[in-house]
Amino acid sequence: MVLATSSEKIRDIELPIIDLSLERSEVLKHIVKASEEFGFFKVINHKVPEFIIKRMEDESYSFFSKTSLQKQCAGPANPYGYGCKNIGFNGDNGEVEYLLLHANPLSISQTSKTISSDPITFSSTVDGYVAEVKELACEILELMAQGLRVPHISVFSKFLRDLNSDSLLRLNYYPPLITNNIHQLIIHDLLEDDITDASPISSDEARIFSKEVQTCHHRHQQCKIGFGEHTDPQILTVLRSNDVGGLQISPQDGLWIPVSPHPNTAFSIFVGDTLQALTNGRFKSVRHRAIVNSCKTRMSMVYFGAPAPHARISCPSELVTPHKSYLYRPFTWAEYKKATYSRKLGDTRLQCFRVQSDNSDEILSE
Ligand SMILES: O=C(O)CCC(=O)C(=O)O
Ligand SMILES: [Fe+2]
Repeated sequence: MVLATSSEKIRDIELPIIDLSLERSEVLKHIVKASEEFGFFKVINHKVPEFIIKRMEDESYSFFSKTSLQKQCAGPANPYGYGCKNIGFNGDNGEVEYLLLHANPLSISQTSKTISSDPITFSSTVDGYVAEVKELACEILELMAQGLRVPHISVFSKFLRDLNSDSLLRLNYYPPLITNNIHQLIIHDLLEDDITDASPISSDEARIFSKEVQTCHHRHQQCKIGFGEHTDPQILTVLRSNDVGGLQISPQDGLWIPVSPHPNTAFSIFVGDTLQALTNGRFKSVRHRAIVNSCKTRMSMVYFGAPAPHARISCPSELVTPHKSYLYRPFTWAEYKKATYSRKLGDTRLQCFRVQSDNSDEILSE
């Protein structure tokens, strides 16, 4: 089981919430600032209808509430389908179950046959949800392009609109901590710490023991990793979760900021590695993770907007200046994906695509 380390700081910092119904010139300023500062923000007053979200959530809950055997029939998650605990191809684990789907309607309809007893309803629900969140992602990417004063506002969104776009939808399900398991973990921790011994204990010792039990309980609730730290490799991530907390972002090494699940009508937006490259490092791909920190089930629905495999990723010339030359060499999404899949979840990959530079001002923390 993966636990968060004790050397890190967790700080409640207010994260940007951007109201998309405000004046466009205001919205784009806020989006650029948040993407530069955090690589993360929430959006409210978006146009995604609540009933589309609710329908997707219901399908999701209904899948994850099946028996383990039934869910296994929809696996493995490679390339698309059900996965449990193992994330990616290189031994990463978390306390998570998930369904990985390609965002392409044809692929969705094929995968749906193993996921649902009513595959037509399942695939039309996923298609409807994907179409809406893709539109939201494109709108945000166009605001970003305009905010960065790039003349063609579709310079980033065109990658998601490409018919061969490699975008994905991942449904993550973090089961609640089960009391028996916690108890075993606590006893295990206490025994490891040599707090117990075989002789009868005094009332003072009993009090200390009880306090230790509470502390351990708290520690396990706080620190059990559902989805280990990583950056998303794609362009833009649009995440919707239920009202249970657990998501954290890390805008700098060792500092973690919890993302509150409120307002619960919001979507969380993450800059991905490819957008960092497309903006010549102006926007930061944000490290994040999900902690299982509640007795309640957490669920997230995550759309990853990605380019087509052969799309060439190179930042627009407007974002290159005499003081900031090209930071990354051009690459294709297929190349980047291969680099991602050959590494561990938490590894940084973008630095392998950096152009060597003598200018130390340009060194970014990746
Ligand atoms: O479930 C979450 O809140 C985070 C999931 C995540 O980061 C991912 O699926 O890439
Ligand atoms: Fe992620």
